[in-house]
Amino acid sequence: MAHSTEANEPREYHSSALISEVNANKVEDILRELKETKQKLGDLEAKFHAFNTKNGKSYPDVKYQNFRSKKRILVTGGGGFVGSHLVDRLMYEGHEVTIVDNFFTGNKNNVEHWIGHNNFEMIHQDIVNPLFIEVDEIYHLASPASPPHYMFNPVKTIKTNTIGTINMLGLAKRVGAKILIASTSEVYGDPEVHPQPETYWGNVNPIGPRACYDEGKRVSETLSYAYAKQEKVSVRVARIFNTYGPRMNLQDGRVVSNFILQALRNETITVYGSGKQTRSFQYVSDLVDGLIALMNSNYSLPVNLGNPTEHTITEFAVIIKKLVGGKNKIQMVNAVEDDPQRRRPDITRAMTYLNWKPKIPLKTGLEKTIKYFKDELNRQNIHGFA
Ligand SMILES: O=c1ccn([C@@H]2O[C@H](COP(=O)(O)OP(=O)(O)O[C@H]3OC[C@@H](O)[C@H](O)[C@H]3O)[C@@H](O)[C@H]2O)c(=O)[nH]1
Repeated sequence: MAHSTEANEPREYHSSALISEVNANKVEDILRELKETKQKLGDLEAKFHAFNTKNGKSYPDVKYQNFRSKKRILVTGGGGFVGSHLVDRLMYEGHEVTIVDNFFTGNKNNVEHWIGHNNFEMIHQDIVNPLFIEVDEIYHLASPASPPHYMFNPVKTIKTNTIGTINMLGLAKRVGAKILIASTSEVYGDPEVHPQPETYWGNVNPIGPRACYDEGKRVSETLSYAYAKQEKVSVRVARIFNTYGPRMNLQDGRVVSNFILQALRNETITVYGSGKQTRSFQYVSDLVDGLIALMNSNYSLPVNLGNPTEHTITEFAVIIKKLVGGKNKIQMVNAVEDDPQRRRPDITRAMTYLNWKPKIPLKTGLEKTIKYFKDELNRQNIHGFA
């Protein structure tokens, strides 16, 4: 069929006008949808911001977890040095975290950045008294951990690690929660096997000055496996080796805080005994990784969590002195009773079953810790505490 140009023109014009009208409508639709999506996004952002901001206080960003993946987690001793770092990690992950602490050695400052957050709750209570709440997981960290602190009130240390642990295991049993018990390298006492694997039964003086803690933790472990066997409680046991990092109490009395404070204040660095005794120090973020990996694993026997890099205490004094840059004297003073002479974790179990090993080298960790201590000293000087 022949078409004249005149006849085609208006039809072509007509159809192209139609197409552009349809396109214009489509564009309009898309623009409207875009506007609506932007509005929805804005609303969501505002909600998210409101979630992380309350009463003018803004909080670190936390991940979103839906009701299926969000866990209710109890951290006993959550105001302490290790506990508060663990709380941070669990909060960032978007879980609901409740801490219980009597604040004997813990400090509210360690968790103040979460106070008022919808996912965070703080209970001021001694776990020697039973606690009735609903939780999915319990990290049981409450106990003084520094030798001068745990020796200060040995009966209280024993009560915390026996009655307190029974209360937490009882809670786990009642609500069907998984529970991780913070045990210690001190269960090996003054070890005759080196490095220490979890299969080593230890060399502990049951009536010595450290017994309140090392025997306390041994009973804690025994209780855990009794509840696991008899009551089918799902238990995890972490044997924690020497740990250091920011938020250690300045008055903690352990070697890391003592040496850093002495170095910063230009005082004599006091090495107890010969200084030939050894320790292996892990940075707190490595420990937190290990605790979470252990909780999430299916492994229920005790697991050592520590950094196997071993130093004598004298070497350690020299390392800290150099990093702080002071000209301090290092002096040997009286040895402490029953001081373990050699300590280094065998971490084969943690590597095999948790795929965990420490990442932070001593120098990096110490630099962060020294900075924290410097800032704390300045803060305390400003406020007139020092
Ligand atoms: O000022 C000091 C403090 C401590 N020390 C020595 O440094 C070594 C380490 O002492 P710390 O007090 O830091 O810690 P300890 O290794 O004795 O105990 C620790 O073990 C592991 C954890 O479970 C506990 O946190 C804690 O009990 C000891 O040999 C101690 O005698 C000093 O030489 N000078």
